[in-house]
Parts: sequence; C-alpha cells; structure tokens
Amino acid sequence: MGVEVVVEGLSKSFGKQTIWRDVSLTLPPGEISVLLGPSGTGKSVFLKSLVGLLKPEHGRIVITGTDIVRCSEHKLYDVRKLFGVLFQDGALFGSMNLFDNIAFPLREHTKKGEAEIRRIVLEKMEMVGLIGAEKKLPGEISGGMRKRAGLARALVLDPEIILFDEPDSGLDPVRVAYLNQLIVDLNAQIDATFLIVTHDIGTARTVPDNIGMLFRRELVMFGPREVLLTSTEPVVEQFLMGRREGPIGMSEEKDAGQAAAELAALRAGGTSGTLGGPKGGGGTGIVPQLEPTAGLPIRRAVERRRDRVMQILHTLPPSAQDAIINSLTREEQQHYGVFAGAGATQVQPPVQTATANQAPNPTPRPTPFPRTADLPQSEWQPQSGALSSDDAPAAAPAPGRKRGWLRRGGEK
Ligand SMILES: Nc1ncnc2c1ncn2[C@@H]1O[C@H](COP(=O)(O)OP(=O)(O)OP(=O)(O)O)[C@@H](O)[C@H]1O
Repeated sequence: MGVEVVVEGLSKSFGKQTIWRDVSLTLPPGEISVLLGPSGTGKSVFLKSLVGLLKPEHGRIVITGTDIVRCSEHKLYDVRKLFGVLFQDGALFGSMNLFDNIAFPLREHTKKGEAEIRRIVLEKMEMVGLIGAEKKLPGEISGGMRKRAGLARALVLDPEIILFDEPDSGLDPVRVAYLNQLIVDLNAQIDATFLIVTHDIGTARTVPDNIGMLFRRELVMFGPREVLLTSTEPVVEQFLMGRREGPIGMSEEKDAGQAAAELAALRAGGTSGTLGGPKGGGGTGIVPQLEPTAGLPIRRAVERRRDRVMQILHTLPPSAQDAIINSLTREEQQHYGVFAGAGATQVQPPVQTATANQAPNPTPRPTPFPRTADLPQSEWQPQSGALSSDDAPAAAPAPGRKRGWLRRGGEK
C-alpha cells in the first residue's frame, strides 16, 4: 500500500508574491486524489514542494514520519525515493530510445545488473502498453506514447507516491480517456498513493477518490470527490462548468461585485452560460468512477476509502452525504446503518470498525450540518502523520484553529 502524505499549514511565496498559504490536506494511502485550480494558482509549485524541489516558508509535509520541509538533505534524498513523477511533457531525453529512458533511474540510482534492469523495464513498458516500442526515440512517437513512456519511467523504482502534472496536457480527448483508464488500472495493480494535477474536468469527475481546489491563494476544498462534485460554491461550479461568469477572471480573480452581478444574471437566465464549454466536458454532479479493466485486481483503496468516508460522513454537506449513500449497495447501506433516499438528515452514526487510532463514537448523532469552515480534516488519524523523533517538531496549530479539510475561500 502506498504511503500517506500529510500537509499542514503550508505556505509558499516567491519574494513578495504569495503563491498559496495555510494549505492543509491529507492524501490517504493508496487513494487517487486530484488537485484542480485556475491557471497560475500554484498547483505545480505544490507538486514541486511535495517532492522537496521547492521549500515552503511555513508548515510541514510529513511522509513516513519525516517532515520534508525541515529535514536534512540526506533524509530528503531517502524520502524522494518513494516518489515517481510524471512531468507534463514526459521529460524524456530526446537522444535516448525509450528503453534507455525508462532504464535511466535504475542505472543512476541502483546497482542492479543489466539483466535485472531489462526485466524491470519490460515489465513497466508492458504495464503502460509500450511493448515493442523499446527502440523508438521520443521524437518518433505520439504525445500519448511519450506520456506513457514517462509513466513507465516513473514506475521503475516502485514508487509509493506518484505525482502526475497535467497528464492530459496536449492530448486529444480519446487519448485522455485511455490515459485515465491506465491511471486507474495502475492504481489497482500497485496500490500507490496518486496525486493528479489537471484542468480536465472529465478526469476530475471520473478518476479520483478525492478532489481539492486551489483558488485565491488558498485551498478552498479538499475531500471525498462527492463533496466538490456536488458543491454549489460559485468558484467550484464555474470551474466545473467552464463558465466565464463567476469569480475566476481572464488572468486573475475578478472584482467581487462584477462576479456577483454575473452570477445573478446567470441564475436569471440572461447570459451565455456554458457556451464554449470546458475541456474534458463540463458538468457538476456525480458520474460513475472509472473501474479497473476486467481481469485486473480490484482497487484495494476503494474499500479502505469507503470505511474512511463513512467515518466522516456526518461531517459532510447533505448533498455529498446523499451521493455517497446512493453509491452504496443495499448490503453496504445496512452495514453502515444508512438509508438511501431518506435524505441526509436521516444518516445514522457510522458503525464503528474499531481501529487503534480512531476514537470511539459514543452517541448517535442527528446531523446538524456544520459550517464548512468548521469541518474537521478527518476523523481518521493515520499513524504515519506523526513525526519521527529525529525530526524537528512542527509548531502546534494556533489555539482554537481548526484543521479544515473543507474550507470556503476567504472564510476562516
Ligand atoms: N521558481 C519560481 N520563481 C518565481 N515564481 C515562480 C516560480 N515557479 C512558479 N512561480 C510562479 O508561481 C505561480 C504559480 O505557478 P504554477 O506553475 O505552480 O501554477 P499552476 O497552477 O500550475 O498553473 P498552470 O495551471 O497554468 O500550469 C506563477 O505566478 C508562477 O510564475
């Protein structure tokens, strides 16, 4: 199973330009998460921070007990070995054939012999459907094949966390659909933790278990996919629908008055609405999540996630609760004590699948839905979020400060 990534209170600036501040989220082990956000909101900066290529000024990133914001270079080197990264263009060496490109990390970072390297490279090339293309140069193949070659290279060191920086960029919709299926299939096979940065709404709606969104220098949301996909936050709706009307402007956020007037006109039916449409096909609401191709293992993350989400169900917005309950089978609904069609206010307290790191849940709760700003990060507290003893402890959260996993932009 992949490892968990805990991000707490992370802030990054370049000189006087704040990119984002106070970002907190947890990437659950083995699950697929997507990070959305308008261009320039710092998604790539976030990925680079996760892998230790950029240093945020505040906050921490805890991976297998190490805070990589503060650890030594030596420790960072060790933690980096857990990562595989698929860069936007595949980042292949133009003068090397695909075999040598994919073998490169093994030759650079391990002492494996050529026979072993060949076995591993061919195994990963098969996983991404590139068998037979070993001798091709990057310039001789399509963009989709280059992405898959980049992915094979990201896989050769058996990473526990894979970061995908806009895997859909430059691909036609059909190639994006194939790549999305490949991502889900890989997750089923290796059970690593995936984080995908994308603008593709089709990808965001069908691939991940969790979705987050950066806007106005903040993480406005991060949580189970059903939360963002049923959200009525103007910025989220605008993004999912690919509309011009709303808080997101051409090159920066809009004047609040202008955005409010546009939204009012839109709701009254007086503007062009979704004309132009987003990449990947827009839309809000839940659509089925992609499943692994027949014959592959099931995604082990799905069951873990179901247990995790049912533990925090009562903290979610009613529309997300309904969507989650409706996605369960009748047996699962009985197991968790929830009832489809009864409405979110009928949610029963989750059945306790007692684990060492979960507090008991003593009283049945009706569901007074809390303000989104007050929602907890998660009631699931995995152990690898704890710092190992040789790392500097991070500052405790300020008194009264909530670890919001779901926060409205601007609200505190
Ligand atoms: N090394 C750097 N030095 C200074 N500024 C930087 C650096 N890297 C990124 N930035 C700035 O950080 C901001 C966010 O950039 P980033 O590429 O992370 O955005 P993004 O959300 O990934 O955008 P896009 O969706 O267009 O790829 C931009 O204003 C960019 O100019």
